[in-house]
Amino acid sequence: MQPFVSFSQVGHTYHSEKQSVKVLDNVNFDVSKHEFVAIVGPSGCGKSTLLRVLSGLIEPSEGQVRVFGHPVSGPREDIGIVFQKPTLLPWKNVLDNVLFPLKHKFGHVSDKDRKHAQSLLEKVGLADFTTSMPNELSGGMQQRVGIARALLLNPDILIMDEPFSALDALTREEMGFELQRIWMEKPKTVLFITHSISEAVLLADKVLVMGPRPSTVLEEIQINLPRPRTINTLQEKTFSDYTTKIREYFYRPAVMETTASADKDNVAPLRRRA
Ligand SMILES: Nc1ncnc2c1ncn2[C@@H]1O[C@H](COP(=O)(O)OP(=O)(O)OP(=O)(O)O)[C@@H](O)[C@H]1O
Repeated sequence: MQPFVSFSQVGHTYHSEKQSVKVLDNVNFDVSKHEFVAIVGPSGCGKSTLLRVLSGLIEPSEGQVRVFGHPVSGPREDIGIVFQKPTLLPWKNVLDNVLFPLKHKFGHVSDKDRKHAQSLLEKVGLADFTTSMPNELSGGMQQRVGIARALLLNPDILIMDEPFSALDALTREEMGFELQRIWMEKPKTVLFITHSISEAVLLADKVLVMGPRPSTVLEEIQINLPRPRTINTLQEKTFSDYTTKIREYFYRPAVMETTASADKDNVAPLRRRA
């Protein structure tokens, strides 16, 4: 079957007056329709660049990205993006923030659009907050608004760039399960960047492990855990086998042995298995 998204020998170099930085090198991977793919890698390795290339915001220096067989040649409208911070308009209420992309695109919104936005807010658990202002919401609630807004135009692909990293640990975990529920109700093709290895394994069908800059995909790991994954999944041996396997890419063996109880969930800055 034809892949929904395919990266073929993609490389990218940023050029500035002072220097050129090669960020991506020979990146190859495929994503199936409705697959949930998590991307982990050291800070600054080029994960966001990868997703900017997919969304057509930048053209890769080498290679090609295809969505359902068609080369990406400019900004795509069928992609919804959720960033680390939801950047809501502070003077608009929750419903109007969700409707903003539509208003911006067509200049007006219909009653049907309003109903659709309301149903998305229900889906993300904000049915009672449609008239609230952003400053009346917690960080997790604001990010839920960001997710509803990204889903408004019913995109085929949802790009999520560290969407939960600004949240506290408990809210972050809760939002992960919420995202899984939303995705299972109405599957989308998701590319999800995270620095949390357990978040990646908990949510994804496939984890792409990226190396240091110039970055390439070191391994694609299929996550064969039944859904829905729950809090109990985190205790399963198969789950920890996956997280250990991924962690080994970023920590030397001695570090693996001495960090049994330390905060070892986040991808280490620029280390890789020797
Ligand atoms: N517009 C740009 N011009 C020049 N260099 C850039 C530009 N955008 C990113 N870079 C550089 O490219 C590299 C990769 O950046 P990118 O944001 O893709 O990495 P990342 O893996 O998403 O990082 P992080 O995990 O820290 O968010 C970094 O060294 C960054 O400084």
